[in-house]
Amino acid sequence: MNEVTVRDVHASYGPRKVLHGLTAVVPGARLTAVVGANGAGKSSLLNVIAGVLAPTAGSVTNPCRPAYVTQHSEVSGALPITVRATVAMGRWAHRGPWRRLSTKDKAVIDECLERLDITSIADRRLGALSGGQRQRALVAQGLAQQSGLLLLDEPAAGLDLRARTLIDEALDAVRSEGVTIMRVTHDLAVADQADHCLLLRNGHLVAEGPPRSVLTPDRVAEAWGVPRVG
Ligand SMILES: Nc1ncnc2c1ncn2[C@@H]1O[C@H](COP(=O)(O)OP(=O)(O)OP(=O)(O)O)[C@@H](O)[C@H]1O
Repeated sequence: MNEVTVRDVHASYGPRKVLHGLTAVVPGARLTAVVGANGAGKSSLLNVIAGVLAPTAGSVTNPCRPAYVTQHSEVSGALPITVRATVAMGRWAHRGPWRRLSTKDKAVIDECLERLDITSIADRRLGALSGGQRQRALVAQGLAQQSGLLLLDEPAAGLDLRARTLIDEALDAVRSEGVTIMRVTHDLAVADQADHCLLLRNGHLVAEGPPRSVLTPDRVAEAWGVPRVG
Protein backbone atom coordinates (compact mmCIF):
# COMPACT_ATOMS: atom_id res chain seq x y z
CA MET A 1 0.00 0.00 0.00
CA ASN A 2 1.20 3.52 -0.80
CA GLU A 3 4.15 2.12 -2.73
CA VAL A 4 5.43 3.39 -6.04
CA THR A 5 6.06 0.81 -8.74
CA VAL A 6 8.38 1.61 -11.63
CA ARG A 7 8.29 -1.02 -14.39
CA ASP A 8 10.86 -1.17 -17.16
CA VAL A 9 10.88 2.61 -17.59
CA HIS A 10 12.79 4.19 -20.46
CA ALA A 11 13.01 7.98 -20.75
CA SER A 12 14.72 10.48 -23.03
CA TYR A 13 15.28 14.19 -23.47
CA GLY A 14 14.94 14.49 -27.23
CA PRO A 15 17.46 12.05 -28.74
CA ARG A 16 19.33 11.62 -25.41
CA LYS A 17 18.27 8.44 -23.64
CA VAL A 18 18.60 8.89 -19.88
CA LEU A 19 16.74 5.97 -18.25
CA HIS A 20 17.22 2.47 -19.64
CA GLY A 21 14.61 -0.05 -18.52
CA LEU A 22 14.51 0.91 -14.87
CA THR A 23 12.44 -1.29 -12.57
CA ALA A 24 12.04 -0.56 -8.84
CA VAL A 25 9.58 -0.67 -5.98
CA VAL A 26 9.54 2.25 -3.57
CA PRO A 27 8.00 1.04 -0.30
CA GLY A 28 4.99 2.87 1.12
CA ALA A 29 5.24 5.03 4.26
CA ARG A 30 9.04 4.82 4.14
CA LEU A 31 11.87 7.18 3.25
CA THR A 32 13.74 6.06 0.13
CA ALA A 33 17.07 7.70 -0.72
CA VAL A 34 17.92 7.96 -4.42
CA VAL A 35 21.68 8.14 -4.93
CA GLY A 36 24.21 8.05 -7.75
CA ALA A 37 26.85 10.17 -9.45
CA ASN A 38 26.11 13.41 -11.31
CA GLY A 39 24.13 12.59 -14.41
CA ALA A 40 23.14 9.10 -13.21
CA GLY A 41 19.44 9.84 -13.81
CA LYS A 42 18.15 10.61 -10.31
CA SER A 43 16.26 13.80 -11.24
CA SER A 44 15.01 12.15 -14.42
CA LEU A 45 13.55 9.29 -12.36
CA LEU A 46 11.79 11.76 -10.06
CA ASN A 47 10.56 13.69 -13.10
CA VAL A 48 9.03 10.50 -14.51
CA ILE A 49 7.36 9.61 -11.20
CA ALA A 50 6.11 13.20 -10.84
CA GLY A 51 4.65 13.06 -14.35
CA VAL A 52 6.87 15.89 -15.61
CA LEU A 53 8.79 13.62 -18.01
CA ALA A 54 6.75 11.06 -19.94
CA PRO A 55 8.46 7.67 -20.22
CA THR A 56 9.08 6.47 -23.77
CA ALA A 57 8.33 2.92 -22.57
CA GLY A 58 7.33 1.21 -19.33
CA SER A 59 5.00 2.45 -16.62
CA VAL A 60 4.81 4.03 -13.18
CA THR A 61 2.11 3.37 -10.60
CA ASN A 62 1.72 6.00 -7.87
CA PRO A 63 -0.52 5.78 -4.82
CA CYS A 64 -1.68 9.38 -5.40
CA ARG A 65 -0.74 12.65 -7.07
CA PRO A 66 2.73 13.48 -5.73
CA ALA A 67 4.07 16.67 -4.19
CA TYR A 68 7.35 17.49 -5.96
CA VAL A 69 10.03 19.70 -4.46
CA THR A 70 12.54 20.54 -7.18
CA GLN A 71 15.91 22.18 -6.57
CA HIS A 72 15.64 25.87 -5.72
CA SER A 73 17.96 26.73 -8.61
CA GLU A 74 15.14 25.68 -10.95
CA VAL A 75 12.73 28.22 -9.47
CA SER A 76 13.11 31.77 -10.65
CA GLY A 77 14.11 34.17 -7.89
CA ALA A 78 12.56 36.95 -9.96
CA LEU A 79 9.02 35.81 -9.13
CA PRO A 80 7.29 38.65 -7.23
CA ILE A 81 5.84 36.34 -4.61
CA THR A 82 6.25 36.14 -0.85
CA VAL A 83 7.35 33.13 1.15
CA ARG A 84 3.84 32.74 2.60
CA ALA A 85 2.26 32.89 -0.85
CA THR A 86 4.77 30.30 -2.06
CA VAL A 87 3.76 27.92 0.73
CA ALA A 88 0.07 28.75 0.15
CA MET A 89 0.46 27.54 -3.45
CA GLY A 90 0.89 24.11 -1.91
CA ARG A 91 -2.81 24.24 -0.99
CA TRP A 92 -3.93 24.73 -4.60
CA ALA A 93 -4.23 20.98 -5.07
CA HIS A 94 -6.94 21.07 -2.38
CA ARG A 95 -8.85 24.23 -3.24
CA GLY A 96 -7.79 25.39 -6.72
CA PRO A 97 -5.91 28.67 -7.25
CA TRP A 98 -8.87 31.06 -7.17
CA ARG A 99 -10.77 29.95 -4.07
CA ARG A 100 -10.18 31.63 -0.72
CA LEU A 101 -7.94 29.92 1.78
CA SER A 102 -9.97 28.05 4.37
CA THR A 103 -9.19 28.14 8.08
CA LYS A 104 -7.65 24.71 7.68
CA ASP A 105 -5.50 25.87 4.74
CA LYS A 106 -4.20 28.76 6.86
CA ALA A 107 -3.43 26.44 9.77
CA VAL A 108 -1.50 24.06 7.48
CA ILE A 109 0.46 26.97 5.95
CA ASP A 110 1.36 28.31 9.42
CA GLU A 111 2.43 24.86 10.57
CA CYS A 112 4.64 24.33 7.50
CA LEU A 113 6.25 27.77 7.94
CA GLU A 114 6.95 26.86 11.56
CA ARG A 115 8.35 23.43 10.70
CA LEU A 116 10.97 25.00 8.44
CA ASP A 117 11.47 27.97 10.81
CA ILE A 118 10.60 30.57 8.17
CA THR A 119 7.66 32.28 9.92
CA SER A 120 9.81 35.37 10.54
CA ILE A 121 10.52 35.77 6.81
CA ALA A 122 7.01 34.80 5.64
CA ASP A 123 6.31 38.27 4.20
CA ARG A 124 9.57 38.64 2.33
CA ARG A 125 9.78 38.14 -1.40
CA LEU A 126 11.19 34.82 -2.55
CA GLY A 127 13.62 36.63 -4.86
CA ALA A 128 15.08 38.58 -1.92
CA LEU A 129 16.11 35.47 -0.01
CA SER A 130 19.30 33.47 0.20
CA GLY A 131 19.40 30.16 -1.66
CA GLY A 132 18.99 28.21 1.57
CA GLN A 133 16.01 30.29 2.72
CA ARG A 134 14.35 29.82 -0.66
CA GLN A 135 14.96 26.08 -0.48
CA ARG A 136 13.26 25.94 2.92
CA ALA A 137 10.24 27.76 1.46
CA LEU A 138 10.02 25.18 -1.33
CA VAL A 139 10.19 22.28 1.12
CA ALA A 140 7.45 23.97 3.19
CA GLN A 141 5.37 24.28 0.01
CA GLY A 142 5.84 20.55 -0.64
CA LEU A 143 4.73 19.69 2.90
CA ALA A 144 1.71 22.00 2.59
CA GLN A 145 0.36 19.84 -0.22
CA GLN A 146 -0.19 17.04 2.31
CA SER A 147 0.25 14.47 -0.43
CA GLY A 148 0.72 10.81 0.42
CA LEU A 149 3.77 10.84 -1.88
CA LEU A 150 6.51 13.42 -1.40
CA LEU A 151 9.35 13.68 -3.95
CA LEU A 152 12.34 15.85 -3.04
CA ASP A 153 15.32 16.59 -5.30
CA GLU A 154 18.30 17.36 -3.07
CA PRO A 155 16.22 19.31 -0.53
CA ALA A 156 19.21 19.91 1.75
CA ALA A 157 21.71 21.03 -0.91
CA GLY A 158 23.49 24.15 0.31
CA LEU A 159 21.65 24.28 3.61
CA ASP A 160 23.25 24.93 6.99
CA LEU A 161 23.21 22.37 9.79
CA ARG A 162 20.10 23.76 11.47
CA ALA A 163 18.10 23.84 8.24
CA ARG A 164 19.19 20.30 7.39
CA THR A 165 18.08 19.14 10.82
CA LEU A 166 14.70 20.87 10.39
CA ILE A 167 14.19 19.10 7.08
CA ASP A 168 15.15 15.73 8.54
CA GLU A 169 12.72 16.25 11.43
CA ALA A 170 9.92 17.35 9.11
CA LEU A 171 10.42 14.30 6.88
CA ASP A 172 10.49 11.98 9.92
CA ALA A 173 7.20 13.49 11.07
CA VAL A 174 5.37 13.05 7.77
CA ARG A 175 6.76 9.55 7.29
CA SER A 176 5.31 8.55 10.66
CA GLU A 177 1.98 9.88 9.35
CA GLY A 178 2.22 7.33 6.50
CA VAL A 179 3.66 9.48 3.71
CA THR A 180 5.90 7.77 1.14
CA ILE A 181 9.04 9.85 0.60
CA MET A 182 11.68 9.76 -2.15
CA ARG A 183 14.69 11.94 -1.55
CA VAL A 184 17.56 12.48 -3.98
CA THR A 185 20.75 13.08 -2.03
CA HIS A 186 24.50 13.26 -2.57
CA ASP A 187 25.08 12.79 1.15
CA LEU A 188 25.73 9.11 1.82
CA ALA A 189 25.32 9.68 5.58
CA VAL A 190 21.77 10.89 4.86
CA ALA A 191 21.17 7.91 2.56
CA ASP A 192 22.40 5.60 5.30
CA GLN A 193 19.65 6.91 7.59
CA ALA A 194 16.91 6.15 5.03
CA ASP A 195 14.71 3.05 5.18
CA HIS A 196 15.41 2.09 1.59
CA CYS A 197 17.88 3.07 -1.09
CA LEU A 198 18.02 3.13 -4.89
CA LEU A 199 21.47 3.37 -6.48
CA LEU A 200 21.53 4.59 -10.09
CA ARG A 201 24.34 4.56 -12.60
CA ASN A 202 24.18 5.77 -16.20
CA GLY A 203 20.38 5.53 -16.20
CA HIS A 204 20.30 1.99 -14.80
CA LEU A 205 19.33 0.77 -11.35
CA VAL A 206 22.46 -0.83 -9.88
CA ALA A 207 20.93 -1.94 -6.58
CA GLU A 208 17.94 -1.40 -4.29
CA GLY A 209 17.28 -2.37 -0.68
CA PRO A 210 18.37 -1.32 2.81
CA PRO A 211 21.09 1.39 2.51
CA ARG A 212 23.79 -0.75 4.15
CA SER A 213 23.24 -3.58 1.70
CA VAL A 214 23.14 -1.21 -1.30
CA LEU A 215 26.04 1.10 -0.47
CA THR A 216 28.84 -1.44 -0.18
CA PRO A 217 32.43 -0.16 -0.59
CA ASP A 218 32.71 -1.84 -3.99
CA ARG A 219 29.47 -0.36 -5.33
CA VAL A 220 30.30 3.13 -4.02
CA ALA A 221 33.75 2.98 -5.65
CA GLU A 222 32.27 1.81 -8.95
CA ALA A 223 29.27 4.16 -9.03
CA TRP A 224 31.28 7.29 -8.26
CA GLY A 225 34.56 6.27 -9.84
CA VAL A 226 36.52 6.77 -6.61
CA PRO A 227 39.01 4.52 -4.80
CA ARG A 228 37.45 1.80 -2.65
CA VAL A 229 37.35 2.67 1.05
CA GLY A 230 37.46 -0.07 3.69
N1 LIG B 1 16.60 18.98 -19.95
C1 LIG B 1 17.53 18.12 -20.37
N2 LIG B 1 17.84 18.02 -21.68
C2 LIG B 1 18.77 17.13 -22.13
N3 LIG B 1 19.46 16.30 -21.32
C3 LIG B 1 19.20 16.37 -20.02
C4 LIG B 1 18.23 17.26 -19.46
N4 LIG B 1 18.19 17.09 -18.13
C5 LIG B 1 19.10 16.13 -17.86
N5 LIG B 1 19.70 15.70 -18.98
C6 LIG B 1 20.70 14.63 -19.10
O1 LIG B 1 20.13 13.45 -18.55
C7 LIG B 1 21.10 12.71 -17.85
C8 LIG B 1 20.59 12.44 -16.44
O2 LIG B 1 20.44 13.68 -15.78
P1 LIG B 1 19.76 13.82 -14.35
O3 LIG B 1 19.58 15.29 -14.09
O4 LIG B 1 18.58 12.93 -14.28
O5 LIG B 1 20.92 13.22 -13.43
P2 LIG B 1 21.13 13.34 -11.86
O6 LIG B 1 21.53 11.98 -11.40
O7 LIG B 1 19.95 13.96 -11.20
O8 LIG B 1 22.39 14.31 -11.80
P3 LIG B 1 22.88 15.43 -10.70
O9 LIG B 1 23.41 14.66 -9.53
O10 LIG B 1 23.98 16.14 -11.45
O11 LIG B 1 21.72 16.32 -10.36
C9 LIG B 1 22.40 13.51 -17.89
O12 LIG B 1 23.20 12.96 -18.90
C10 LIG B 1 21.94 14.89 -18.26
O13 LIG B 1 22.93 15.56 -18.99
